[in-house]
Amino acid sequence: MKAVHFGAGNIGRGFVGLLLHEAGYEVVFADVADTLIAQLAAADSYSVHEVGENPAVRTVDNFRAVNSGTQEAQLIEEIATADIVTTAVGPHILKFVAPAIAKGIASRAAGLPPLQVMACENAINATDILRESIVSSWDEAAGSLADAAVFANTAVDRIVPNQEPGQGLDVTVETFYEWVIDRTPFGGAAPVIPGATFVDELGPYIERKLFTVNTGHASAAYFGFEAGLEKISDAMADEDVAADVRAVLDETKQLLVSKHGFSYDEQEAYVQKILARFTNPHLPDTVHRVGRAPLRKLSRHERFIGPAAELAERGIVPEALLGAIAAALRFNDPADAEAVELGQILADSEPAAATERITGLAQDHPLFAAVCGLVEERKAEDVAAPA
Ligand SMILES: NC(=O)c1ccc[n+]([C@@H]2O[C@H](COP(=O)([O-])OP(=O)(O)OC[C@H]3O[C@@H](n4cnc5c(N)ncnc54)[C@H](O)[C@@H]3O)[C@@H](O)[C@H]2O)c1
Ligand SMILES: O=P(O)(O)OC[C@@H](O)[C@@H](O)[C@H](O)[C@H](O)CO
Repeated sequence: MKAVHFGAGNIGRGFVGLLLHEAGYEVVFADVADTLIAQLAAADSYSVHEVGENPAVRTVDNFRAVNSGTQEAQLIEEIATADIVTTAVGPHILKFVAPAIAKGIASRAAGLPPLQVMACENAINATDILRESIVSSWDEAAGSLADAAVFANTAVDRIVPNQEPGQGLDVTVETFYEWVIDRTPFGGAAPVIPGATFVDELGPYIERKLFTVNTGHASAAYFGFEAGLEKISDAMADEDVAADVRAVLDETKQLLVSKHGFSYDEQEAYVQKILARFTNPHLPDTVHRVGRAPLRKLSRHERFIGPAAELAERGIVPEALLGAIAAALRFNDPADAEAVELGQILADSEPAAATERITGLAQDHPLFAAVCGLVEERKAEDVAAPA
């Protein structure tokens, strides 16, 4: 059994690659980072260090590596003969990996079972996003895409920080993990991945993960950044930050319980577990990594505006989420390209235009005025800031 996995970064090596390896797949890592691919090609194995409660070390071997930027023919051949393709490259990168996947699917020999494609990104229905890009570059002469590939959405959860320099290919991760996969597209032929959970209705799980783990995590990052803190565990040790994060998760809990029918107690236990994960002092995770790409995180269906908009539509003012959105607007990390772009939008546009551009909210949406007020305040701060 062979899996081609795009993105040999933190979650690629520390989670998806590990679980596929443990399921018995030979893993072919595809990435555009030359040094990383050279390291993987030269190595026989790497270690995944699980830190926190019940720490453990797992070894991943039986992998190969291909440079998806420079070795297209080899990549297509690998995909043509694979059982599974997974990605962990970032939602905005999916469109760039899609053409090679389309060519690989088109090159499969007749009689092979359909290629099983799963995007493992923090985004609602990331595999659907990937499939749309594959459809756009699909060559109709190759026959029916639906006959040659099956696409399943997934929700992936494991905190994998940026790795310390000098660690080579080894990855430090938390002990917790969850990979939930939509079973329905496989029609009885789902892959056997012992570390994954297959469900018939994935939607509630994806939203619960994104609007609890990622909303809470990003809130800790932005409040922590405002407080001048570096590590997520230090941010969570700050009483004010922890209280603000907790208040945000109370609001998303209210939405998730009423929208998806999770019981109040079940959702509270989920929140408690996640708050404990954020405090893990053994994870060298930073507000910079977790807060990365604020424009993506502030977009319409993402972890802040998504739940806040739905609460506002239900007549609830999401005060705590608005506080986190205000903190996100202040994430002016000069090393983050999206944070720099956010600053530029705030500087160059009128509040209403900036709000529309950053959040995708329509001006007549019940959340718009409140967010626009925050944008206005943020702009005023910049004007007032000393040069
Ligand atoms: N790190 C986590 O805790 C975590 C947990 C769950 C989900 N995720 C999601 O997983 C995805 C990856 O996150 P990460 O933390 O591993 O990031 P990362 O930056 O560590 O890894 C991304 C990898 O993708 C590679 N890449 C970029 N463009 C590419 C391309 N065109 N083709 C092939 N490879 C390409 C990069 O070189 C990098 O190695 C994101 O969607 C993220 O939201 C991350
Ligand atoms: O990967 P992002 O940028 O969408 O979000 C940053 C973190 O919140 C995220 O990577 C978490 O560590 C992960 O989603 C935990 O499962």
